[in-house]
Amino acid sequence: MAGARRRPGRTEPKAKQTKRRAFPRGARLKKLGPLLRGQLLHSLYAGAEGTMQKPIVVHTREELLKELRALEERGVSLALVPTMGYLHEGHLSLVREGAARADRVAVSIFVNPTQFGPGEDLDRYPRDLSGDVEKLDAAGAWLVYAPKSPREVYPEGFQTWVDVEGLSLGLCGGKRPGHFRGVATVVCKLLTLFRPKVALFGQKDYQQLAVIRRMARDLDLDARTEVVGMPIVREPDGLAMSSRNAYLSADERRRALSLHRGLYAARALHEAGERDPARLIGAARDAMAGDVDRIDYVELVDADSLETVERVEDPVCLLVAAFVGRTRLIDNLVVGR
Ligand SMILES: Nc1ncnc2c1ncn2[C@@H]1O[C@H](COP(=O)(O)OP(=O)(O)OP(=O)(O)O)[C@@H](O)[C@H]1O
Ligand SMILES: CC(C)(CO)[C@@H](O)C(=O)[O-]
Ligand code: BAL
Repeated sequence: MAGARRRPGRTEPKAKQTKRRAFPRGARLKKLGPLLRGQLLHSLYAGAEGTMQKPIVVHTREELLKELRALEERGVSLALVPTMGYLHEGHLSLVREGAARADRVAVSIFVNPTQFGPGEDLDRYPRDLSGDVEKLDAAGAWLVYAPKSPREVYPEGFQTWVDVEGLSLGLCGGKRPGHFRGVATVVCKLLTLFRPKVALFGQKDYQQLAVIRRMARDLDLDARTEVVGMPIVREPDGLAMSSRNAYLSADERRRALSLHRGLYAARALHEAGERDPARLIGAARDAMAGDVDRIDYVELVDADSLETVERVEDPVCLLVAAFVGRTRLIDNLVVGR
């Protein structure tokens, strides 16, 4: 789903260039990996200013709008990476791609209460704002928007919600009623506030990405913002990176790998010619049995519409959600694309 890469940023008119923008844009930068390029660009423009520039951290809508207006006046383009914080390489891959597609990258860090159901992990969700800002500094982010309380995002009297109807019904939406209403609402607010050129999301949250794409199309947010999906970043052994991995004990961490094993067992069967969804799902379930404590779902759906399929013909996505101990993990794999 990730689109084609392009040169980092576009050139601003000379008169409008700020010191912060004064880094070379040679085509050779393109040949560096995204990690090196992010770090190089960051240290170059920091060096040009004589000091190491940390990302600007703002907590309120007013502070944010002030920074955004200043940026807009200078014609500087923006990439937005919405997150719930406790950042890892998955998040940072989105930041680096954002830096390759726009002049500046902003990251929102907000544990959004409206997407958590009763009894879920809202209260214990891991948080580490200062650690996150350090990581974003190294990745070359320009600004961090970290509302201090839900009231900042949902002011007194709030009563407007975004519901993406069909796509939100099954999979995680079925197991977490109201989850995607919370996600779509907060992402709609973020896209409206930031008005970025691109907004980047991970394919680890495959259904979320589909819901956000649909919302952007339906509400014309895509007239201004391109929604970009990015590949899943995994640990060396294959476990999908997730902030919730921090909950896992050593034994749970070992057992959590069975989600990845399940997906790849199904893919191996597909490669051997199997086209019956029930058998592919069965292979994934068998590979997870004994290691996960509860399977929430294993489903095989059309990779674009997310509708269930009778037989695997076009590209499909196999999605799993399972509890290891008290931790609910998700993962997925696109097959046949
Ligand atoms: N392993 C990953 N690879 C690529 N993108 C990721 C990965 N993990 C998260 N993202 C993306 O980062 C963005 C912010 O996600 P979020 O802050 O919820 O992180 P998370 O690790 O998915 O957390 P959680 O454990 O709550 O699921 C989302 O677009 C998400 O899809
Ligand atoms: C997109 C998001 C930041 C909305 O709160 C969240 O669902 C997430 O981190 O994936
Ligand atoms: N990355 C998805 C956020 C959530 O599970 O609420």
